[in-house]
Amino acid sequence: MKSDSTTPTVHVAVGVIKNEQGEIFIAKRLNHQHQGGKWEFPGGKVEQGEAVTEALVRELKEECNIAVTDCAPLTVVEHQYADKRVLLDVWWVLSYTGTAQQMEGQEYVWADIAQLDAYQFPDANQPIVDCLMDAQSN
Ligand SMILES: Nc1nc2c([nH]c(=O)n2[C@H]2C[C@H](O)[C@@H](COP(=O)(O)OP(=O)(O)OP(=O)(O)O)O2)c(=O)[nH]1
Ligand SMILES: [Mg+2]
Repeated sequence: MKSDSTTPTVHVAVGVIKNEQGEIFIAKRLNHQHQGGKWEFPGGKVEQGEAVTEALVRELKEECNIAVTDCAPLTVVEHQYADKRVLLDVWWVLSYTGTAQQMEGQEYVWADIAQLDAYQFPDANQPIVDCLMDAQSN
């Protein structure tokens, strides 16, 4: 369905996980998903009555099998796609237990921050990628 200014916004909790080498965990969205075939930071929709950090913890457990123990806000991006409007609530994952993997069959990589722009992300992610790359180069 086409979206317009009256389309409800989908609130999405998104986690940026960095390893000791300074690389970021990204996964390729499955072809059948919205924005399929593009790379993403793990996360998913905030459910009704759920706090965004609860959604972050739940989604990263489901998708990456990690238990997030500390996080901090990174940025918020609102974006209107042709078919959907999203509010990406992006968090730094400061600490977690477990080994990050991908539980839903998506391809994943630990990407060098300086190389993040080599991956094709959904349009809404551009400010997030810019923000991460700027922080890295300063
Ligand atoms: N997780 C994630 N979603 C993103 C990113 N960029 C972006 O535009 N999105 C969009 C795609 C989707 O429309 C929405 C997130 O939905 P999702 O499919 O991950 O939601 P979910 O994990 O709850 O999965 P489901 O219940 O729909 O199966 O946000 C991103 O970097 N990470
Ligand atoms: Mg998801």
